[in-house]
Amino acid sequence: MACENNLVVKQIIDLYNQISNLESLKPSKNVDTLFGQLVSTCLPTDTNIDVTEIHDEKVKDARSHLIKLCGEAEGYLEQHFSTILSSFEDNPLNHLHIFPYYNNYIKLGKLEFDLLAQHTTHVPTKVAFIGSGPMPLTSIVLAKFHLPNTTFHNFDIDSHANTLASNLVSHDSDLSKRMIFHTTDVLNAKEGLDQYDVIFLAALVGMDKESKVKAIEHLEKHMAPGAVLMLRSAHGLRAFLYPIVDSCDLKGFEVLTIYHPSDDVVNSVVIARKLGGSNGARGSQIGRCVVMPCNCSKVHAIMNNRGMEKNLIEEFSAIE
Ligand SMILES: C[S@@+](CC[C@H](N)C(=O)[O-])C[C@H]1O[C@@H](n2cnc3c(N)ncnc32)[C@H](O)[C@@H]1O
Repeated sequence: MACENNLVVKQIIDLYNQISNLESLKPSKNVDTLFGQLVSTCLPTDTNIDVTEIHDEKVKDARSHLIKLCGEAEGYLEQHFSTILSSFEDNPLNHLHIFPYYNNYIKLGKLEFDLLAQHTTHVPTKVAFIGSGPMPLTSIVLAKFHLPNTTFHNFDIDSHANTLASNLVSHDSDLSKRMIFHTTDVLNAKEGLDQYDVIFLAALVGMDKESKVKAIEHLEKHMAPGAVLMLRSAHGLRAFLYPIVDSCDLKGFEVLTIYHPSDDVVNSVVIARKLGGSNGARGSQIGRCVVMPCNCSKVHAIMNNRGMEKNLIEEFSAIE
């Protein structure tokens, strides 16, 4: 049955129609309910829905608009809670649990740290997060729980987001020293990008394929050879919420792993290494994606720590 006729896809489009008619996407009971329903409708991973197989133009247009609406709502949600947290008398970082998706970031941060540890031999000293937002939770979670000696440079196009974010960490004796904020569009960030061992690109930077690839190409141009790029992607129904990053979007990189969680961590994680480094990634392939996804990836279904569910992890072996 064509994907667009799938009952769940129809439910998603129905929710999209309600969301796109909202006056505002700022947090409210109605907005929270609709986005809560949307996320839980898109969460199941036991479907064979592949959004790239959807040919109905209306559904394709609805998906690309829905991704943008989700990004806008996520920004408002972060602004809302960052403002509340900064009003606390004591250290706002003691109250992060009031953010509805804080636990998702705890799990996502652990997943990204574990994948990073699998593919790097040394602890990164300097990490950049592109698209950090008013609630730079990825940097905070990694800095607090996984990388206690690493400095995080947070980049956001929105100066208000950076003002809120720096207020959030300013009361923390440790993170106020290790979290630095830069206001710029990623495409204007040039010098200095080669000083980071790891660069994260937020899911919401580049909301469509063209702008995502533009951001990746920019980073490829300015990153140090051998440096690691961590991206967020989406798989199955979750691709109605976030853009997909394919390994072939990563020209000039060696794609190391694409990990599709099956629990409530919504984003898939893509980890890649810029070619030309001393760690084996062949410089001769610069300008091409060293591995192609199709026939060279071995897909391991691994049991996660809750037993029956399976996560999909795609390990790539370079084409000989
Ligand atoms: C809402 S945050 C989500 C990231 C989340 N806080 C985290 O820690 O993983 C995404 C941010 O990306 C920023 N952004 C979008 N496009 C960008 C661009 N081209 N350059 C820099 N930042 C961008 C937005 O302003 C927004 O604040």
